[in-house]
Amino acid sequence: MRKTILLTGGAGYIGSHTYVALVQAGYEVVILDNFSNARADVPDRLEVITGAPVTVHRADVLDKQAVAAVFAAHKIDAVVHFAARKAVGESQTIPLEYIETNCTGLVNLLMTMRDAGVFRIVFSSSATVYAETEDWPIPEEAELGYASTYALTKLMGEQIIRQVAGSDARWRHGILRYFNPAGAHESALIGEDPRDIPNNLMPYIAKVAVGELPTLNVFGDDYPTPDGTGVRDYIHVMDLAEGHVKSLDALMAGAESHIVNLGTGKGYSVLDMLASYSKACGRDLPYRVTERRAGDLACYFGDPAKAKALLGFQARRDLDDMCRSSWAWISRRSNMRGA
Ligand SMILES: NC(=O)c1ccc[n+]([C@@H]2O[C@H](COP(=O)([O-])OP(=O)(O)OC[C@H]3O[C@@H](n4cnc5c(N)ncnc54)[C@H](O)[C@@H]3O)[C@@H](O)[C@H]2O)c1
Ligand SMILES: O=c1ccn([C@@H]2O[C@H](COP(=O)(O)OP(=O)(O)O[C@H]3O[C@H](CO)[C@H](O)[C@H](O)[C@H]3O)[C@@H](O)[C@H]2O)c(=O)[nH]1
Repeated sequence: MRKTILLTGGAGYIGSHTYVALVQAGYEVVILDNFSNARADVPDRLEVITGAPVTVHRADVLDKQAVAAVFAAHKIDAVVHFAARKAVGESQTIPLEYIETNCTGLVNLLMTMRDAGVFRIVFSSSATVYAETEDWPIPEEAELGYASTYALTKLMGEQIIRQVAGSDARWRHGILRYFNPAGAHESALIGEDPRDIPNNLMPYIAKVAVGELPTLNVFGDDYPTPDGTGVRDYIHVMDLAEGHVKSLDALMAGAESHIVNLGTGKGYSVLDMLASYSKACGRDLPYRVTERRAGDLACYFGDPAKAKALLGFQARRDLDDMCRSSWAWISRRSNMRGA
């Protein structure tokens, strides 16, 4: 019997890629998304990629009745929970909205799961839950902390799930702490598609590559890193998606709850990314070095050993794969808009 997975936020960037990986792994998948940060045509594109109809419920995780109706309509076996607000800067200006969506939304979901007798959840956490450190690679046991309301909501999400799990032995959770997701599906039909000027490096470079932004601002070249620019653990979004499948497979097979990093364990600098993207798009992309961005760390990358040992997960794709797939996606998207 195929297992049915509820994928909240399944029309978003990581959720849509995880949809593809779950379907390919043989799961039946039901998407719940309010499309607050997703394009309306994503389900059609998922249908083209997977060659099968997509089941979508346009609903808000804050609407308990609507969430319960989805559980009533399908026999859900487990949940992969992506639906959240994710902009760090915005979380500082509208903290209550972030706490509401990310924490109250999670509580609604857990209550509905409990009432429906569903006790397996894979949760999108983030490397942002680690306290600032200069001790890399960062293992899961590292000290935790938060520097933004967004990070607080992810830390609270982890704690809520663990606390609830402690009350009833039937609960099993996979808490996945992502490092920096990048790239797109090889079909170039889905990918990251920010509506505003992006804060993150890869979507910003992508917009420079298609000519929507004039030049990349490199935030500082005097960090204590090999080329002076910031170093991060970029992970291909399809590797990340496959990490969710591994976590879910483990929970469905009766494994214990786990908290793991999903990263590559390798660091790439801003200039590495720029060089790789320039190669992918076939021209040297313009950049200028500006002031450091407030709050940025020089270097940040995770220890992937626990995900490998517990789940057999290892990222397979490298920075060139991330840049090539991002370019294929963004150039196609931009041509379609121009058409
Ligand atoms: N992208 C990153 O760098 C990153 C890093 C670490 C963790 N995460 C986490 O991964 C998850 C997915 O991130 P993403 O990059 O795909 O973001 P995204 O914004 O592309 O996807 C989130 C999806 O959730 C939906 N959504 C938002 N609020 C909702 C609500 N109240 N009810 C129903 N649906 C709602 C949005 O429409 C969107 O489709 C989030 O939980 C995010 O915090 C992201
Ligand atoms: O226009 C830009 C954007 C970024 N950078 C640099 O590129 C690197 C990566 O920056 P991102 O904003 O893409 O990623 P961060 O690692 O800084 O932040 C991300 O990862 C964090 C945890 O690692 C949090 O989860 C946060 O929400 C998420 O955006 C940093 O050195 C940054 O200074 C630039 O030089 N120019």
